[in-house]
Amino acid sequence: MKTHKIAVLSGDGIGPEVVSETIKVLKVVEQIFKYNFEFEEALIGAIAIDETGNPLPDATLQLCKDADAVLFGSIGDPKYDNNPNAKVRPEQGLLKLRKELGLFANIRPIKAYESLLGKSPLKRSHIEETDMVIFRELINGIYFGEKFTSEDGTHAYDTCSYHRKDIEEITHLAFQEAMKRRKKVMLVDKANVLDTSRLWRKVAMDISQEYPEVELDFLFVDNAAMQLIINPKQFDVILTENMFGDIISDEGSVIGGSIGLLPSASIGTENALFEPIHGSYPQAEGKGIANPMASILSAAMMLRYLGLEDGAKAIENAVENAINNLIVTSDLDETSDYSTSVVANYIAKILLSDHDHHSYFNFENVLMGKSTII
Ligand SMILES: NC(=O)c1ccc[n+]([C@@H]2O[C@H](COP(=O)([O-])OP(=O)(O)OC[C@H]3O[C@@H](n4cnc5c(N)ncnc54)[C@H](O)[C@@H]3O)[C@@H](O)[C@H]2O)c1
Ligand SMILES: CC(C)[C@H](C(=O)O)[C@@H](O)C(=O)O
Ligand SMILES: [Mg+2]
Repeated sequence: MKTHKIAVLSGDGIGPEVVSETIKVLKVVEQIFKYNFEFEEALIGAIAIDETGNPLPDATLQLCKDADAVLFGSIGDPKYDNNPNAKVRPEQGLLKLRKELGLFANIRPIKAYESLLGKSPLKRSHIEETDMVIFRELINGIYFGEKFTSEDGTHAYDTCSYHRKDIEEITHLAFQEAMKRRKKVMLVDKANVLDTSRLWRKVAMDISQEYPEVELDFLFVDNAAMQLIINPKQFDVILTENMFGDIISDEGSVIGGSIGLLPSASIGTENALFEPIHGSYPQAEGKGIANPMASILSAAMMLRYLGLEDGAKAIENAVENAINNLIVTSDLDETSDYSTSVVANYIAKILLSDHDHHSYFNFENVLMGKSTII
C-alpha cells in the first residue's frame, strides 16, 4: 500500500486536542485496513506567531505543498480577537494557506442524525431527513479583495471581487455533486444588490446548460438564512461565495445539533486540506469537553479524497454508532460528561470491534492503561 504523507496542522485552542484524537482514530484505521500514513506536524496560527513571528511559516507551507493531504485543527486566540490593531493575526495563516494551495472549494456537508433530532434547538419536524452540502468558494471574494484602513483609523474598506474563472470550477463541482444526489443546486447570493452576485448567477446559468438534469434555483442570502431554519429539507447542494458560505454553514450546524459535528474538505487542483468548520473555541481549551467528531469526520473526508473509501465509510459508521448510543460530548447532550478522548476512544473501539476482533481486546487493555499499542 502506498505511503500517504499527511501534514498535520493542529493550531490553537481545541485544535491540538481534537486533532490528536483524530490521529488516534486514523492509526486504528491504518492498522485495520493496512494503510500506510506518515504524519508530520507543523506550526500555524497563534502558536506559530508566538514561536516564529509568522502565522504561516515557510516550512509549514512547503510541508503542505509536498503532502498528499493536510489535516487541519483550528486557529485563533482571544489576544488577537480582542485587539483590532494587531497587524499579524492567526487567521492570516489559514487564509494564506488556502490561497497558496489553491483550495477553491470548501465542501461542508450538513445532515440531521435521527438520534439527535431532539437535541437541536430546532423543531424535529422541521429538520428530520435534512441532508445537504454547501459548496463555499474559498479563495476569492471579500476575504481576499483590496483592503484599506486610513492612517487616522476613521475609514476602512474591504472589496469583494470575482472573475468568471473563479466561479466556474466550483460551480462545475457543485453540479457534479448534485448529479450524484437529488439533482438540485441552489445558488445563494445577493443578486438584487451586488454586481458580483449577478456575475455568479450568469456563470451558474451558463454552466447549468451542461447539466440538463440538474435543477438550478436561486435564493437571496437573507432569505436563505431564514429558509435554513424553517425548511432545511428543501436544500440538496447549496453553491455560494466565500463570506455567505462561512456564515450560513455555522447557521446550518444548528440542524445537526452542534457545530462540533460539522466537517469540511477544502479542495484544490493539486492539494486538499481537511478542517472542521468550527474555530479554536478558546473557552474549552484544555478542559476535554470539545467535540472531536467534526475533526474525525473531516479525516473520513480526507480518506475518501485519498481513495481510501473503506476507511472513510468505517469512520463514518463508527461516529454514527457513537451518536446513536449517545456517546457524545456535552454540546450534543447536556447530561453527558463524556470527554473528548472518551468519545474518540469509543469510536476507535467500535472500529476495532467491527473489523479487527483481536486488536479490539488489546484496545480494551489500552483503555484500562494495561498496554500501549496506540
Ligand atoms: N477554521 C478555523 O480555524 C476557525 C473557524 C472559526 C473561528 N476561528 C477562530 O476561533 C476563535 C473563536 O471563534 P468563535 O468563538 O467565533 O468560534 P468557535 O467555532 O471557536 O466557537 C463558537 C462556539 O461553537 C461551539 N463549538 C465550537 N467548536 C466546538 C467543538 N469542537 N465542540 C463543542 N462545541 C464547539 C462552542 O459553543 C463555541 O462557543 C477566533 O479566534 C476565530 O477567529 C477559527
Ligand atoms: C477563521 C476564519 C478565517 C475562517 C473563515 O472565515 O473562513 C473560519 O471562520 C472558517 O469557517 O473556516
Ligand atoms: Mg467560519
